[in-house]
Amino acid sequence: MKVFQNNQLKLEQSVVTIGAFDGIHRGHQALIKKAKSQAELYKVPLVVYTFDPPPKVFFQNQPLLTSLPEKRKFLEELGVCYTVFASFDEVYASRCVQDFIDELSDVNPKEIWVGPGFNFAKGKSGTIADLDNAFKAYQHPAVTCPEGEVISSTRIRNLLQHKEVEKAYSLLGRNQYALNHA
Ligand SMILES: Cc1cc2nc3c(=O)[nH]c(=O)nc-3n(C[C@H](O)[C@H](O)[C@H](O)COP(=O)(O)O)c2cc1C
Ligand SMILES: Nc1ncnc2c1ncn2[C@@H]1O[C@H](COP(=O)(O)OP(=O)(O)OP(=O)(O)O)[C@@H](O)[C@H]1O
Repeated sequence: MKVFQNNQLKLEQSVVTIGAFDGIHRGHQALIKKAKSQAELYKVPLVVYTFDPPPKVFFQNQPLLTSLPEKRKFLEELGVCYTVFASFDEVYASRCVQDFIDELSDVNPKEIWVGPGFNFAKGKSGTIADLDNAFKAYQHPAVTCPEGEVISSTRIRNLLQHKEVEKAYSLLGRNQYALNHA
């Protein structure tokens, strides 16, 4: 897997998936695998576009689930070709919808895959519809746990905070968290 900062990667074609991806939990894994299968179908590289730190860690001081080296390792294991780690700070977060779309144009996405309710750009003003106007954007269905609740990084952070470690592992789909945060 090759790693870039934002505005560095240029590709003739790609399939792209975007998000904070803190934890690379079962929802993230399903989304990345779907994007990977589409990339294989078109015989183009898969690009994961993610943020360092995750916006909720930056804005809301939430605890980080996955360090940068762990995230890299998990993405590599999922067969990702390229990852963009955009340095997320006040300046980056003030970019407008069109700036972000212009940057994505550098990798010529055949398809963009995100999860339900994905948003981006200053004040979270960009929507899946904006991505779909510029490219072809698809929404992966929400992955839930067996009880029906949607899996999210926020939920896993809450479970860990309440020492519900086994449940957190089941939503993460692995227990490496224990090895790295013991
Ligand atoms: C250019 C850009 C600017 C953003 N600015 C903000 C912001 O001002 N406030 C905010 O809470 N999130 C901001 N975000 C984060 C997004 O709203 C969102 O959390 C991020 O794209 C990850 O999506 P996900 O949480 O569905 O993975 C920004 C994202 C991008 C790409
Ligand atoms: N349960 C899920 N099923 C399918 N897609 C998901 C799921 N959770 C997140 N995604 C998608 O994965 C990408 C990364 O999401 P993000 O990192 O915001 O996840 P999150 O778990 O909702 O995080 P947080 O709880 O911190 O907001 C986004 O495109 C998002 O829409």
